Amino acid sequence: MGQKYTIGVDYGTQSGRAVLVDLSSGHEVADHVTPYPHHVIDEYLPGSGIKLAHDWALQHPDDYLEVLRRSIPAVIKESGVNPEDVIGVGIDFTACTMLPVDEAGEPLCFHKEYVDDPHSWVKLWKHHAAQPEADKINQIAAERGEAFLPRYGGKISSEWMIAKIWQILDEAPEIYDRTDLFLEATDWVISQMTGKVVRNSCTAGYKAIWHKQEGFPSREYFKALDPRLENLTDTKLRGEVIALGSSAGGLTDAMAELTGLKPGIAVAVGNVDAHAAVPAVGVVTPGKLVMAMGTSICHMLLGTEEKQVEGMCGVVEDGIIPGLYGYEAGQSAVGDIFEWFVEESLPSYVKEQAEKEGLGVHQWLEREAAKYQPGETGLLALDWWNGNRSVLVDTDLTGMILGLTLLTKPQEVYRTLLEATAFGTRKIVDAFHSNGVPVDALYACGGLPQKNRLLMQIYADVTNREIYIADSKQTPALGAAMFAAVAAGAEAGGYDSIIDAATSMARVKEETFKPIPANVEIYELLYQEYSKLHDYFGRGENDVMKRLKAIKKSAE
Ligand SMILES: Nc1ncnc2c1ncn2[C@@H]1O[C@H](COP(=O)(O)OP(=O)(O)O)[C@@H](O)[C@H]1O
Ligand SMILES: O=C(CO)[C@@H](O)[C@@H](O)COP(=O)(O)O
Repeated sequence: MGQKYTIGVDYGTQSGRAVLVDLSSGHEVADHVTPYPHHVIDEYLPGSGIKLAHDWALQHPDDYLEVLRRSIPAVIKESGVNPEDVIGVGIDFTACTMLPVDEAGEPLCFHKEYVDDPHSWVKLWKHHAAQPEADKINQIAAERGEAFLPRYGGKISSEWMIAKIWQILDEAPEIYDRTDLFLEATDWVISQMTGKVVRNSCTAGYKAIWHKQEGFPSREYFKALDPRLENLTDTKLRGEVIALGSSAGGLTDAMAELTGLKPGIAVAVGNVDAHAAVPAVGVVTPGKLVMAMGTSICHMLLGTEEKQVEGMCGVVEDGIIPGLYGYEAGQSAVGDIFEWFVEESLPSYVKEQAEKEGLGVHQWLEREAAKYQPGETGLLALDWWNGNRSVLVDTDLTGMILGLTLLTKPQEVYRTLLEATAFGTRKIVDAFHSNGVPVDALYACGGLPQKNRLLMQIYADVTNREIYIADSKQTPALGAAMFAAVAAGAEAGGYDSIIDAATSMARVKEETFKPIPANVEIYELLYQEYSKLHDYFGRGENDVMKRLKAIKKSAE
């Protein structure tokens, strides 16, 4: 049959990238990144310049199509592969990144009359302005003893679909009324590629409270939230929910022309970035926690049973790998915290020094921070710069650094921030491990493991577990390409199952990060201190963070 290929497109927070993959080996033959022309929209709405409120984060839907227009032709050209041999295409996306569309599937922000209303735009996963709605969703679910709540670690996040929809209804009822469907961006892009709307089981399960056996929560529950939401799931959330690895349809002629691909090739149903990464590092069995480490971290784990774990984002049957329960947890900011430190609070002499030595600022800070032993800085931080996703599930929580003195150096603070995010991950590892979902080893992918060795050693020491690193430049995109191969099927030159695809196509590096016993011991002590701060500020004993936020909001 000759060599066959698929293309995976990974939609991240700031850019989208396409990877053309050889199906026999998983080799990434060519890749291309398209930065989103409109970036993350979190201050002013494009065009009108309307100021967005605190905690908002939007995107422009055309930026997603721009990725297809630019990156797919670029990888075909760079690879020199004949488009006839590309048998499928798949995508993965940040989530819950959602948008309202009309009957024709057109985003409402493309309508002249709605373009100046921020609620007509795409709400990015890290849009955190629906916390009041999320609080009510949780309170009412708890009061009614809703069975779905434990499946989401006891709390539904403000990042997810129902809270975001309810915020639209509360603040822009005319947009809510005009909306024909609320879609995950991943499903919207797939609908643009195939000409029909299908929902994927992964985002439906993790982000929209859909269950394989039980479907959505009851109409009575939605009515108890707000009578106007009673029919939401039959109307604006309607649609067929399709399992991962299925084909969502064939590529339309128009999309084929736009991308240079062959019309009719299999388009895999949409997927989430972190979830797509799991088979791409070869993880198809329980016990291995996959961390997609970038601006945030998503923690993914497989299990054979549905267990209740405090503060996890969710457990979904077939949510990552068919036949297993997929668990997800996460930290809303990791790389973003390091970026904040470098961009917003670093003394200029560090930048000058790094430049003089021909190093990037992160590299300079990493080198200097590595000169300290665990505990030597005397500092400890809570990593809640963008709230706490797991295990506290509260976007109102904020960061803190304890132990600063007049002698504290920037590299010490940098090291402390790396450590704080490792402690956040340790909380998640402990939550799973102590609730019957074992975590024996860690697997890391995403941008951070390639960029910062100190960070990875700290994670190994803090969690006392060996870390395997993805041997792929674009792991989620490789995963998306693998799902595309499954959607295309073995007969077309793809695979029958994602497990078969993983066996042939997934890779990790030979070198791993192993815990260093002396460091493990000291970090254990620091972790106990971290846990005390975590519980004191995070579990309501002292809600000063919430009070400060309320004062800030009223002062704005
Ligand atoms: N050397 C470094 N050490 C630690 N963090 C870094 C380094 N270089 C970049 N970062 C952070 O990595 C994040 C980007 O990660 P990446 O995986 O490339 O992106 P994304 O999460 O959007 O897919 C940014 O938040 C940036 O601050
Ligand atoms: O929340 C999820 C997945 O559930 C992610 O899409 C979100 O954290 C964004 O991930 P990135 O940090 O942009 O890779």
